[in-house]
Amino acid sequence: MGENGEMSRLKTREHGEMTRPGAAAAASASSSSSSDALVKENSVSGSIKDSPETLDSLHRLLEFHLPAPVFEEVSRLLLGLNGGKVVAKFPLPEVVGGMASTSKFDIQAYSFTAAKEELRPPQLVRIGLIQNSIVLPTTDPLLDQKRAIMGRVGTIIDAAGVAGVNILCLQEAWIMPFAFCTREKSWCEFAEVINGESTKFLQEKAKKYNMVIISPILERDEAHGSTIWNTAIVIGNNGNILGKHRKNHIPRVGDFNESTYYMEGNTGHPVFETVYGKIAVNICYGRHHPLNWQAFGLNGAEIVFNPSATVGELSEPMWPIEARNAAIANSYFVGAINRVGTEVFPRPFTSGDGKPAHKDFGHFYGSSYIAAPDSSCTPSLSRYRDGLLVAEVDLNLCQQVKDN
Ligand SMILES: NC(=O)NCCC(=O)O
Repeated sequence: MGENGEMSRLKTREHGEMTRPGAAAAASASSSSSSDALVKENSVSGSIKDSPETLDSLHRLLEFHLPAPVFEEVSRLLLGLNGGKVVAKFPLPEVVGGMASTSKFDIQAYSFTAAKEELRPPQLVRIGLIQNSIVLPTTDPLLDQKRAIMGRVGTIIDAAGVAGVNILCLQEAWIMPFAFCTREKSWCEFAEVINGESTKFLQEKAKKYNMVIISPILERDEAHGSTIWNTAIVIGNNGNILGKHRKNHIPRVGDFNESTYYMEGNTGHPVFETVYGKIAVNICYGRHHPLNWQAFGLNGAEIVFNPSATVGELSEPMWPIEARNAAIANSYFVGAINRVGTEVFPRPFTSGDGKPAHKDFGHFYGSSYIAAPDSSCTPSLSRYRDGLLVAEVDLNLCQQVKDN
């Protein structure tokens, strides 16, 4: 029961109006039975693990269950403070919210501030991250699978364009299922040359929205023996190709059998000078290796993106820590992106670890977020749904943190 005797309610974009169980716990016995049922359904002792609604994100779970003043304090402790305040929500044009609800993807937007300086103007940049699931079953023709993902992600890119995003990063190997668990060679067909179909598609979007786009794909280097790499292509805001970075550390752990397909990259730790700032890409497994993060920082990066594909009990507790720690340790912004969903493959596979043969990799838990050098960070996107995360940042914060 709230102070004014009414059941406390909160609104969320996706779920509409919901009863807040934390407040409902104190409600009188006269509460409606439907509220009681909802409380029970979402209670920790209930089937919480099976409930995408409550475990959609840690932040939403807390918002749903805690009384508002407690949630505010918890947010402060969990997400830190930027300019003395929890990272503020950033208002996007209404039409962007409409695009998200029509096309059913999570959308969240925040802004990070920096102190006003006397000698430098603010360096405001709008960063966007897209996380997505595959669209068609892995048994469908490969070209159909790829084009369906491109169509879906294209819709979300359009929303990012309307939201005024300047630099957008997609997830690791975004045009395909993360099929490297299978060790089957047929998935190599998804590999594209640097100026292949997906690059051409994104070059048009980059030009249309004056946007830098980072496109992590499976690369086939036709000029050098058709070698395959795990590569992020950096497309400039004029649709030009600024360069590429190849994944530095390749996992051979659990079902991440990636070294069957490609080996450690040979591009070092490049930083790309875009019109919006200096950016770098630390692809997925590279986030466990602090020297990667440090090298990008020493080479001058102001924003480092970490496009990923990760699952599992070991990975998820580390996820909110590693990219955030990198932002703190190296005085730059980090955008961490993970794919979403459970991808099932046609034939069972094993990974030499004694586990029974299985057909899926486990759940890719999404949860993309943006972390700032002052230790503050955004809440994460959904653990289940495609999403677009937008943050307006002032790059002056990087130097200010170093000076401090
Ligand atoms: N894609 C990838 O490198 N995954 C490795 C697992 C992890 O880093 O959590």
